[in-house]
Amino acid sequence: MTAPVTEPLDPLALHARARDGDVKAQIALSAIFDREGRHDVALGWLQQAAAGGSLEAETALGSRLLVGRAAPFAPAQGAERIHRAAEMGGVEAAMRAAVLLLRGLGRPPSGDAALDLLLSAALKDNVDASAQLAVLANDEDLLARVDRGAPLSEDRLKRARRAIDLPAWLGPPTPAEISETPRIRIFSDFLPPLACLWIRRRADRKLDVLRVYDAEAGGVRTDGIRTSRGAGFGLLDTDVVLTLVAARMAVASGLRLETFEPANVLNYQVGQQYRPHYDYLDPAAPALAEALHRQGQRTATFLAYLNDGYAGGETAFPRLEWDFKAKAGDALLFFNVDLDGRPVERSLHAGLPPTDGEKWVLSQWIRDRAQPLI
Ligand SMILES: O=C(O)CCC(=O)C(=O)O
Ligand SMILES: [Fe+2]
Repeated sequence: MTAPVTEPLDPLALHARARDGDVKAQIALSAIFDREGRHDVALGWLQQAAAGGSLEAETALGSRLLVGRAAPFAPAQGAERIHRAAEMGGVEAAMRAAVLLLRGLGRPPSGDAALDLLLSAALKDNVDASAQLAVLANDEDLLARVDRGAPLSEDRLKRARRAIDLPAWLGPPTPAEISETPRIRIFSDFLPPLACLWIRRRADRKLDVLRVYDAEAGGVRTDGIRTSRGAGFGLLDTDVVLTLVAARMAVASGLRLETFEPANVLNYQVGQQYRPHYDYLDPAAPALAEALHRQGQRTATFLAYLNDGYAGGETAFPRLEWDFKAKAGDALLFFNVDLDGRPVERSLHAGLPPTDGEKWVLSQWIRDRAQPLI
């Protein structure tokens, strides 16, 4: 056993302990180098700590390599390290590995194995894991217990795990066809109420201003066209619930999960809106050529509506003279391009401003090719 390191600590002493193989000191030193922007040195110490048996370091290292965040982009190695740490009993690693399993990264895809890992984390008192089990089982009573900090018996958590109906989550929902040009489909009751609540909660903590592509200057920028706030969920921010929702969208749309961008949760307060726009990247705009070449076209948009109780806030298609006012849990899928991949101008749409209350929506943009892991 090594003594815990409490900062501030003399850097020289810390360094000496790290060199002696003290993994806690190695992790602390790694954090210091990260703060100084010396990520390569930080990574070296993290690597040593991982080699010394720290599951925390193995998980952190794996996560960084997975998406190339302050580290080389080495997704296969990153995924392998996360899976290994999970198999050795790491709780953080189990939560990450569960997401990877749902996406078939580093191991063959398995929803059941993912849920078993979530259960293992819950059984080790991980509150987030217990809450997600409750959400996926649509078990309000269990979620209330988790929220109160009430004790959770092993039996109660195992029951929730068994109650999760994976075939229902991943079975194809029935669409209602709205339009052929563009192709538009509605899925009523696409998400259960607790999933809607969970996604709103997760996003609430990290809402920020949103950006749009700049068709003149290239890159992205903030713009009055989009005044709602939002939160993005990359591979390191997402969780089992959000990933299962994405998997359900993949089944419903017939489009591959690898082609999904990181999901965005949008929040519109009274008066906030997303003015009429296209989700496709205009192939005629030279400033977008590079983004189009690198990441491909935005083929489709999948919106899942997360709450009721607001006035206004429809998703409007002005060229179709059609507005969609959803109930909580409903979803809308529309294609921004035709079957040959050509932009469809009739897909012009807007998120109208709520006139009373706030609107929450999960917005999933889908491309025509696999997306980089970010
Ligand atoms: O909020 C809405 O109804 C529309 C959102 C939207 O257009 C988008 O996310 O691309
Ligand atoms: Fe849009």
